[in-house]
Amino acid sequence: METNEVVYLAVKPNYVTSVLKDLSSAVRAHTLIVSIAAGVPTFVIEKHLPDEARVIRVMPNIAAVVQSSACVYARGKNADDGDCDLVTEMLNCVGLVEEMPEDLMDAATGLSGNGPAYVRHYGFVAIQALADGGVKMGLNRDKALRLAAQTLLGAAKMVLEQHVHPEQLKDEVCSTGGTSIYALHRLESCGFRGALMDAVEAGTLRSIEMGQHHLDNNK
Ligand SMILES: NC(=O)C1=CN([C@@H]2O[C@H](COP(=O)(O)OP(=O)(O)OC[C@H]3O[C@@H](n4cnc5c(N)ncnc54)[C@H](OP(=O)(O)O)[C@@H]3O)[C@@H](O)[C@H]2O)C=CC1
Ligand SMILES: O=C(O)[C@@H]1CCC=N1
Repeated sequence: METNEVVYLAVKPNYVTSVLKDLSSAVRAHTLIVSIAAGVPTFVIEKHLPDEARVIRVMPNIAAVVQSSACVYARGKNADDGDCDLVTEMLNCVGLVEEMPEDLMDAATGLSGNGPAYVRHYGFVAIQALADGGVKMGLNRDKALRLAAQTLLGAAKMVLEQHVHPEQLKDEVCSTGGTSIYALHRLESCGFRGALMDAVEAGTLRSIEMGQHHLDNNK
């Protein structure tokens, strides 16, 4: 079916139900609803709309503002390939986009949706902390910040564009007995990897919990 009307649902998840109640009477078969609300399953959105409503649930991330978002989406029961193409085209303008089954949306939320916040605590703070390390070791602040940000960007680009496995990248950087392996040893001792894994797990579980809350309230 041709879509000629797209409604973006971008309110906080706890407002979704009440907004849908107001919106429902305006939704037609040609209306595509695109929701970015975290933890709100398509099923819940569809429940508040006319039967024929076409719904796509997106989990973008904030790097859309610099055209570097990592977006995933899942289609609702009536959304067709044309709807998905439209959403893909739209999201492609702000970064990478992939369709996935709805039951994986929580995991994607825990990883890429929330990721920039870890990046705030890790990437933005990782950037910040790397820069602080540079400052401690004698670089000036501006230079250290630029080097730190470019370093993360470069590593991400190598993974995405050259399909270099992070393990290979790590091995290539770590010369035998060299500086990187000493630094890496310190990161491992601090539980850096485990902390990031814990963060993704906690974000995913919270997204599932939010979805469950919506299901319970919409029984
Ligand atoms: N922040 C992020 O990185 C990400 C957020 N999301 C999702 O995006 C959604 C928005 O989050 P976020 O941008 O952080 O939140 P914000 O609070 O920044 O934005 C919410 C927006 O909803 C508007 N709003 C509130 N009530 C209504 C209403 N009744 N009708 C119309 N608009 C309304 C607000 O307008 P006003 O300010 O005028 O009240 C505001 O512009 C959430 O569902 C979140 O889960 C998804 C992925 C990443
Ligand atoms: O914290 C949140 O709920 C939103 C959803 C994904 C990222 N931020």
